Amino acid sequence: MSTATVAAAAGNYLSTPTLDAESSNLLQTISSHGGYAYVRMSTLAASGDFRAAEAAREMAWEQLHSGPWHSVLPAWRDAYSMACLHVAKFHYRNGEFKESLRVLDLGLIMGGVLLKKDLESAIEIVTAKSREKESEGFEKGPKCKFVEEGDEFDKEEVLRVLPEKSLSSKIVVKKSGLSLEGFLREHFLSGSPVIISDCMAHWPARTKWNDMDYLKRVAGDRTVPVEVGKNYLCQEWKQELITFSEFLVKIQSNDSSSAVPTYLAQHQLFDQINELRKDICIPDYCCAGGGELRSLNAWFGPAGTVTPLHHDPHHNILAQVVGKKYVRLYTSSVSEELYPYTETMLCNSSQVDLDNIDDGQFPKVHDLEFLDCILEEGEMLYIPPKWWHYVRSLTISFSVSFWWSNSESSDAS
Ligand SMILES: O=C(O)CCC(=O)C(=O)O
Ligand SMILES: [Fe+2]
Repeated sequence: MSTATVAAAAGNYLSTPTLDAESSNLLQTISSHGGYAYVRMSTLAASGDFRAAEAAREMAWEQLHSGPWHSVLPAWRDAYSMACLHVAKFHYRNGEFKESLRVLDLGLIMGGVLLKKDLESAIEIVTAKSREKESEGFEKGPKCKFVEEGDEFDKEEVLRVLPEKSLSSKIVVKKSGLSLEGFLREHFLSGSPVIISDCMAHWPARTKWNDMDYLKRVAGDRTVPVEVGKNYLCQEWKQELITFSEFLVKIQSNDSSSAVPTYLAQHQLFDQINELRKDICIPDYCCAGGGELRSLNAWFGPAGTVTPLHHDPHHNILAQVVGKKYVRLYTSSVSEELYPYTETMLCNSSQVDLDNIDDGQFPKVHDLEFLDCILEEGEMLYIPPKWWHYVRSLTISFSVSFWWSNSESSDAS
């Protein structure tokens, strides 16, 4: 969008005739679901009163949290998005751009698909205005890098934080300049993991994402979901919504010896922040098997984040953009010896805590063969579907995962 278009659209957003048309469409959609509450809520949101719009947003928010996520009626998600658009409009008009962005992001993250485009264009407009305001007093400081080149590791030191037996047996094979045909024949079809080096040098992200100022500039005021706690299988684990700037401060002040890392994990950040999407490229390998991309996820956090042993149904290219990670892989044929949880929600996760294996409870794990590696900056790891993986970050780390499935795959969700 050119500056002029943004300015024109901003004018539109200020008077919002389009938004009200959208509201009445939505009102119809919602009414067709028959609920009086929806109708009342939508009327509230569309009224010209800030408090009414906030009340509508709260009403929809309560509905979103009234039971398991999959049982929430889609109309409530759309209603939530609509209320967010209205609330954000008031903040925008008051020049409260950050607050406006926060509300719009909540609409994107928690809301439905019906008004996604409206939320995105509103975000573009508010961002442009907010930057205009900020650039008035903006002075560029020295580049602040997360991970310095040549930050070499002491292997002994690394081994101290890794699970027992790490880096002592089979290391994942590493190939540079792997052709698509070679990937297909030697890895995709046989289901065998590989590290592909030298294939991300052209990604703008490789230089940009190690720069704290850049991330702050393009995403600082955006709200993102983060995980707080040892890992998602622990009791004290929770999710929070914070701004990217707040998250960057946490990452930088994180002392990896402290037990509670904050992790922006498995979030579809590139659907949310278009400028970051432009910094990455979809690897050609992801079209292997005539497949379809299922999701692109960001994994960004300090040293010491752990994703416990689990498997996913899709092919996966895990691309390491900033920093290093330790990855351990077990083939799918040893699933039983890894003691998966029996509850449906967790059945792709192992009950075994590799950082502290209870040999009495899980006697079969100790002797299982595995592959492992340190995934270095600029490398991609292919993880075949159903392979178990455990991942621990060794530095501040930013990775992107590309999940795809064969077109005929039955378990593609
Ligand atoms: O990087 C991580 O922490 C986990 C990545 C992962 O589980 C995945 O890409 O499927
Ligand atoms: Fe995974």
